[in-house]
Amino acid sequence: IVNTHKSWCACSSYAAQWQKFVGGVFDWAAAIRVAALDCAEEKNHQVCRAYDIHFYPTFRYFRAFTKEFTTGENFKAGADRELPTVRRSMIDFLQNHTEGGRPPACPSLEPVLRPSDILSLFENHGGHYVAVIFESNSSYVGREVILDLLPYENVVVKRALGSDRAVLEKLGVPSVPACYLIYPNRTRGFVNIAKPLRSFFSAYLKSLPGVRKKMLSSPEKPSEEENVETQVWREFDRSRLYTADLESTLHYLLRVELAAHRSLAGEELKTLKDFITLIAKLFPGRLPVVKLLEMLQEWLASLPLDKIPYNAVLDLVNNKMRISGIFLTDHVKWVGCQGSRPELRGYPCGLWKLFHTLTVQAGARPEALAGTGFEGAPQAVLQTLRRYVSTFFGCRECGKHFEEMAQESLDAVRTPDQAVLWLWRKHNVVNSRLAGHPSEDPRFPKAPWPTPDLCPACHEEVKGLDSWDEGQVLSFLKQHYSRGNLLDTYSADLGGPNKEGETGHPAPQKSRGSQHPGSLRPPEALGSQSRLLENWARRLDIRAQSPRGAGAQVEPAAAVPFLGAGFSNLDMSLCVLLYVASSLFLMVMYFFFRVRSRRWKLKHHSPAV
Ligand SMILES: Cc1cc2nc3c(=O)[nH]c(=O)nc-3n(C[C@H](O)[C@H](O)[C@H](O)COP(=O)(O)OP(=O)(O)OC[C@H]3O[C@@H](n4cnc5c(N)ncnc54)[C@H](O)[C@@H]3O)c2cc1C
Repeated sequence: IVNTHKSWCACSSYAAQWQKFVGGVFDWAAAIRVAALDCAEEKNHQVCRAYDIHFYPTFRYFRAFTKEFTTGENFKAGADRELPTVRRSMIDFLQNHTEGGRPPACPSLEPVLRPSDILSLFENHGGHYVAVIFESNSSYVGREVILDLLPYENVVVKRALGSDRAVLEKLGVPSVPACYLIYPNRTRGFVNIAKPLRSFFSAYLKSLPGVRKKMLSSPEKPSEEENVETQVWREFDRSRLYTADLESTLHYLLRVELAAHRSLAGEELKTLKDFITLIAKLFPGRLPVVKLLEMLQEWLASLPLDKIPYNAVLDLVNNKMRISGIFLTDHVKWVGCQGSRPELRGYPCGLWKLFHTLTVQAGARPEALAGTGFEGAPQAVLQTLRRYVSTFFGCRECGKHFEEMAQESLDAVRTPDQAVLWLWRKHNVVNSRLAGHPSEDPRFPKAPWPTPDLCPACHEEVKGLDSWDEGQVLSFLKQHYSRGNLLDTYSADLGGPNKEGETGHPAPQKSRGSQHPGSLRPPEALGSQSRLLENWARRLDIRAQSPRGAGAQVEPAAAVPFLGAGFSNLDMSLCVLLYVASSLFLMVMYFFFRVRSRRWKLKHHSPAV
């Protein structure tokens, strides 16, 4: 099985090659099956997480007859993996199977070594063709042709090493690789093929009279129609920024991209903490989302642990503790980041928008970063984004390119304005690189941005050449990525009175971790890690009642107004308990004294006295 990534970015061009590649090994299915899984698709998230897939493309191999759960063997995975190399790795993998574990339909891929064995192949009594591919030791052609002819009948393919010159001369084989064919009527001879390539050998053998495909059930191809999502186009204004895009990005980032990691420790955890601090302080969106981010940041900052299970973060993001007034949509709804096809744009577009928003906000509201350690450090935002991209961004190739750009020039950034412009410039470098690339959405061609229609003042001509007025670009970016340019149209309903166009109403509580149909995690997965969260929430509950505590930001669950004070459910339960206990105590005392006084009366009014 191979896990890859066919959605956005550079990997989409890889996906096109991948389709070709799969077509090229489809006939090998009886020996080795290939499957592709798009880990950018939310519906595949559970599987990708279980198999620990963080980057794309990732290649995993699973041995035949494996009964125990395994995450497979990583075969030199990497984004720059050449597909012919993958094909060879598949062959090596097949050859490395122990004899007992080899799939029964997989023929021997070992070469016939001894000249006597080669000659014995000519005693062909089977009434079928026998093709012998002579090749060098390092060649894969013979093995590829053997596998290509696997589903064909009336032909058997063997490979032999062409190191024995005497045998080759005897058979009239001039060079290797070459094909020597024994016909069903026992005549035999060297086959003159135009080019000594796998495709030529395979095509020739498949075209021999009487050679035809066996009537086997081949692996089912998923119906294209089943996979087509009906998409409704959302009209939008390119000059505006949409809350729905930013929130969808946060949802995907927190519940899908980061959730691919079972636990986080060391540098990864530090990167997560810094990144969450940035978005908690600078995200300009709706209040319930900001509250959720602030709570997450506070929780991460308060953790004494140097390793955390990511499920604990998810519990908080899913508001498992039912803390009121926090909310983050649990599905993506792209607006300004819509693609003309589902696999185009979306998350990487949203991530760019989020990054630009953060650099602009850091310049516009420097006081927001006070006390975070980022204050007065103009590179801090970019450095944190850089670490996020190289540590967590699923597109490994993008991470590599971004890192190269950062190494080149990020150190020269000295002010928040320069940080805004640096990211703009680098994004345009990526745009130019990707122009005409398969990942380009024809409806949104890659071009230097902002285009003249968006910002006429940004463009000028110097000595007949197009150039930027960077002062104007900076003003444009500051306006475009400002809070004031955010539109809530199409944003997820917060469940309260909030309607399109309004900002920031707390949502009613809802346990999404356990009940929501769109929840990414089954309820049973909310296990021991929730203790981390409970402890913290208990602290939060206590602090929420102190006038200066977290209550300023987060309300404890289901607070009940009573005599003008906010009592939590816990407070009310304790009151009832105390009330019942004191009533019982009073009743016991009453009966005790009553019995005692009766006894006393009996004693003192006895007729004997
Ligand atoms: C950090 C990062 C690095 C990436 N590196 C690669 C890579 O190396 N190879 C690859 O194939 N894909 C890469 N991608 C993905 C790629 O850049 C696009 O995001 C993807 O192809 C979707 O393109 P898009 O048309 O939605 O526009 P995007 O390029 O995603 O832009 C999103 C929106 O940002 C605005 N915008 C465009 N340009 C600028 C600018 N210069 N400054 C400010 N705002 C702008 C526009 O409103 C645009 O619609 C990367 C993505 C990210 C987040």
